[in-house]
Amino acid sequence: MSSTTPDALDLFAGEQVITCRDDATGLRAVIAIDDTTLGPGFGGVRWRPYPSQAAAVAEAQRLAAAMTLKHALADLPYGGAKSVVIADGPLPLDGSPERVRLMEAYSRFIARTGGTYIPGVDMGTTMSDMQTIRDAGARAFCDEVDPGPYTAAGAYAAMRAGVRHRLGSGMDGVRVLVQGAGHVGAALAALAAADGAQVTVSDIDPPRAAAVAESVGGTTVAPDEVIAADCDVLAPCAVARVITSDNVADLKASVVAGAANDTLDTPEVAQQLAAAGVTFVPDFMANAGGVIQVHAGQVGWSEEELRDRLERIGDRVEQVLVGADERDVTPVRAALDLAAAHIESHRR
Ligand SMILES: NC(=O)c1ccc[n+]([C@@H]2O[C@H](COP(=O)([O-])OP(=O)(O)OC[C@H]3O[C@@H](n4cnc5c(N)ncnc54)[C@H](O)[C@@H]3O)[C@@H](O)[C@H]2O)c1
Repeated sequence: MSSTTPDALDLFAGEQVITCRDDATGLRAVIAIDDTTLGPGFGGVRWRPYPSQAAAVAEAQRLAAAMTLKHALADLPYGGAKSVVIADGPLPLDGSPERVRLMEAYSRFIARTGGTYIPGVDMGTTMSDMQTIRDAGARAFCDEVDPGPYTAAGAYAAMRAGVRHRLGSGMDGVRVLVQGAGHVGAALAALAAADGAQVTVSDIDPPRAAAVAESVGGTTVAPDEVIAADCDVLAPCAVARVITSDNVADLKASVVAGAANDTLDTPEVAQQLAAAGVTFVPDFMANAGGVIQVHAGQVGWSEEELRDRLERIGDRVEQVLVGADERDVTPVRAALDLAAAHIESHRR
């Protein structure tokens, strides 16, 4: 498993890094395969601009390493991988001929990995992109079902476990602030509200925040007031690295549990949160619902079995939080150790 940060590029942090260049379509992409001990590397395709090639490689590696952890802790037979497509301007519209040709070209590169890399959706890519990749010959996941609601269901199981552990209560009356009212955040807000939580929503798109807040009988808060807002639970469901050494002291929440990847700016923030008495539910545990749903589709689990597996995210979170307390380490450390032990036990 790698521990790459964007500031320190290490091309050998994981098993493999593949760069892809196609001059006919302008495709520039990076596939990072972090660890295939548990199975083929599965991870989404992120499509966005990058300040440099190094930044694109580092992000692919970092996200791939998180997928290794996510699959290990969710007991799924996949390794960790991720890829990025470097955008050099606004993305072509979904379904446009330009976009289809680019994804077809990308499919040919993915096929060359011989099934070691299986793509799915991530920021910037869609189910129809995965259909294009699949139809052009490579294996692809997330081509038929939006994983968002399943990610939300898993994140909610994780949140409930965090609240039970830290506050000793259920969700009734608990003040939950959801940052990001998108696919996952909106569904998570609805689940919490249905259990009696008082929900506040924030989004850089104010009408979207207002619509979700209204639908759950909640309120809104401005994006720049999220960290210091009065709440019991902060659920980051938007961008990465929202909790930093500089703002950790401003947090009012006693539990941080959400779906956004890479919530903590640096590893040190996990210790700072613990020192401040804030229970941090590792994001790579909380946001595994989407990959669990993908696997359910592959192996044909019933809806009941799928729901049961999503609920088990909460059991695993509880196990990690108790273990962290017993060993006097952070939940992130406890989760990393559990994942490493799981992967080691599967090493051939
Ligand atoms: N969709 C999934 O199944 C899934 C799975 C695992 C992890 N995640 C992670 O969860 C997060 C949310 O995913 P999603 O699918 O809901 O994305 P989305 O694009 O549907 O929604 C994200 C929302 O966040 C808002 N936003 C962006 N920047 C913001 C900011 N600074 N403050 C407040 N709001 C902001 C956007 O306007 C948008 O409404 C992402 O970090 C994603 O990587 C998603």
